[in-house]
Amino acid sequence: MLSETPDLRETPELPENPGHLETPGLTETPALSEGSAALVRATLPAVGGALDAISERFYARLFAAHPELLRDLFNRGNQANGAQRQALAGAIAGFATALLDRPGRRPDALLSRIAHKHASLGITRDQYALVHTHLFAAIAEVLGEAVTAEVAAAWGEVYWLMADTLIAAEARLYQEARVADGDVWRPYRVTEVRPLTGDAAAFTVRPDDGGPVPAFRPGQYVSVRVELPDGARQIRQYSLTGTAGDGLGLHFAVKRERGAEGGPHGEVSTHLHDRVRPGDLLRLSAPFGDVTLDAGEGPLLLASAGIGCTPMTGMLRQLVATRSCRPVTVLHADRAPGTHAFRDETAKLAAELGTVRTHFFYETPEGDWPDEHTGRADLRHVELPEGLTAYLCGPLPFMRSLRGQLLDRGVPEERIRYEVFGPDAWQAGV
Ligand SMILES: NC(=O)C1=CN([C@@H]2O[C@H](COP(=O)(O)OP(=O)(O)OC[C@H]3O[C@@H](n4cnc5c(N)ncnc54)[C@H](O)[C@@H]3O)[C@@H](O)[C@H]2O)C=CC1
Repeated sequence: MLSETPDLRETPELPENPGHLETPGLTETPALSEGSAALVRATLPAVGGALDAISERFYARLFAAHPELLRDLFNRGNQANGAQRQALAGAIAGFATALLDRPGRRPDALLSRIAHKHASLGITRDQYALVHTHLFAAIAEVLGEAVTAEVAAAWGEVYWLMADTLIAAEARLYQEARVADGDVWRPYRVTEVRPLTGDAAAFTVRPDDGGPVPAFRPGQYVSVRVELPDGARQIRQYSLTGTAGDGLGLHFAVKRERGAEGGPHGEVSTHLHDRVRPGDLLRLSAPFGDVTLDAGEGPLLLASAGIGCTPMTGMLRQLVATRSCRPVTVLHADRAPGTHAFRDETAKLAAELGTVRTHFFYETPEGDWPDEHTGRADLRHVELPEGLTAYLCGPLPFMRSLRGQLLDRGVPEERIRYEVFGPDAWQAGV
């Protein structure tokens, strides 16, 4: 639902990504009626200031009425640590502000990312009405009498502008994936689990329903649904890294999510690593995701850090498979060579492509490693050809740092594209 994946590009810090304009379904320009715009503008500070409390009450109400949603749809870890709450607040504030400040201009990037994530979760249109009921009850509960019928109606208009646009976009995505609305799940059998590093493993899975392997664009992800020991069915997204050599399977890679500062480990990544073995069944969604390799011929920068290398691996494989002549710069930053997943594959694919320069940065390198590639990613010694399109994926501070360096070097912001894993903290300003 619309809380699941807010976007960060509507912040001044991270502008829109024009690559998302192609998303199907985003063809209508939502516009707020004049009366509602005035009311939303007047109440934005009050609503904005209370968004965290509203989000908290919203989820409490929603999960009290529908505990199965917390068990089987939402990420329980992100509910527990508050990340989802902050993300929802950021999404609502971002959308309302965009409608007021830039009427007539759709916040496409925000909506596109959410629509793809929703589609990968199998969200259906009836769930928007459910969210509306509990969200508006939460707003009334937190803000009390300040929420007159007119104010509620004006914010209702904001909500339905966003929801209707998302519903239309998601319907188109389901159509493209050739599935009925929300019916995205298929059973897959695990055929191989291959350790990549101490913390990361590559999974190969095959459809178990007799159907073909789905087509996907490099950079796209699938949702993976697992049943945990307590019976909960939890879902996470993982980038596809390729199709199995025999064409009968898909590859994705998973890093163990270690709890920050002694916090709980990621439930799904831990389960996948510790319990899932060849022969086991998983449920996978159809592939979705809007940060995909463009079809152009221009130079590329594929820049990743940590487990952010997964979509880049899929892109590199595609470039090799299509015998691309595009000049490609591969940049990867990691803690050490031993924590760098797909290190050897990346070097091999780069050599096969022949038009690739690689820059691996390690905070703790081994042996005789050049100083300029020691530490965090730094573009000072990286050549950036004219007309470059940059793809970024890694921890948020890494992407912020790279984006800043690229802008300083004159790369236009519309040529900088990036993938965010998990609830997006940038939008919420954290
Ligand atoms: N696109 C996304 O949203 C992604 C998010 N993540 C999230 O980030 C977290 C850590 O991911 P890991 O793979 O364990 O990465 P990590 O913590 O091992 O870091 C990998 C590399 O990122 C770079 N980096 C980290 N912090 C930086 C900073 N402040 N400035 C510049 N560079 C920095 C460093 O070179 C570091 O070696 C996880 O919670 C993961 O879910 C990871 C990959 C992609």
